[in-house]
Amino acid sequence: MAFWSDKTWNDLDVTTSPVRPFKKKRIDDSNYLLSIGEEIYVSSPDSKNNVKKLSDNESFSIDPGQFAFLLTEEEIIIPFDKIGFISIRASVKFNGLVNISGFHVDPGYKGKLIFAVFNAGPIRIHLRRGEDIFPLWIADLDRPSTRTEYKKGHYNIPSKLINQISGDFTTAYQLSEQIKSARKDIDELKSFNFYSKIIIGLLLLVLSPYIKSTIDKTLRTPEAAQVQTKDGAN
Ligand SMILES: O=c1ccn([C@H]2C[C@H](O)[C@@H](COP(=O)(O)OP(=O)(O)OP(=O)(O)O)O2)c(=O)[nH]1
Repeated sequence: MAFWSDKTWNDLDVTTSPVRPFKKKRIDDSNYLLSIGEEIYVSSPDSKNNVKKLSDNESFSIDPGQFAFLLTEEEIIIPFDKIGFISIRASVKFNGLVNISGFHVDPGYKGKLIFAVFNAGPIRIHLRRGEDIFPLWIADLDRPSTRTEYKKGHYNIPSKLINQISGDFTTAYQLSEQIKSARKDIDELKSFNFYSKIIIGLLLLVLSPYIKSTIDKTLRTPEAAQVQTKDGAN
């Protein structure tokens, strides 16, 4: 098995290339850099689980703990005697974006690719349509695959894929955000409790002479005196 060199990639033309559309400037050493296409899905507990259509160069972001499906711009047509290998550029991976879907493209595959990715890093990752972040390597097989028909690939992100993973989920990041917010509520309650004790204490201090005189007056009323006399007679 030999991997295609940049010379082999460069000798291809738009009609023989396994990548369509084919732009030679996307050849990067011995791989071809595929780009983010027009459909994406980014998970979110409050999202409507809809695939988002991107216009040219439109940007989007994936927060820490978010999961996403990204469809490539390019259609891939792998000959029966070749196999493809796919990944994400290291510079993007260093920010924490990991590819959690497969890493090969079958001989005879025809269609776009869907990357399932996860932001495992601590920062929001900004991406845009047309960004070339998916390297594709092609290798020759020692013999052609036994397959005789092309394998129908993806041309969009199927709603079935999204329905399978949708629902009320909580990532570690969202959990940490919820803990932060609960902590803030507790701190607010604690300071409310502290200040209400001080206010009640001050009120008692200010009102205590008045309360004392009211009690004294009540005890000195004729009814109170009568009660006291009766008590004395008994
Ligand atoms: O991240 C990936 C990995 C693969 N593929 C495409 C190319 C590959 O040829 C096809 C099928 O992949 P794989 O054989 O790994 O998946 P499977 O679950 O075994 O599907 P199938 O039963 O269609 O072979 O899906 C993607 O779009 N994204």
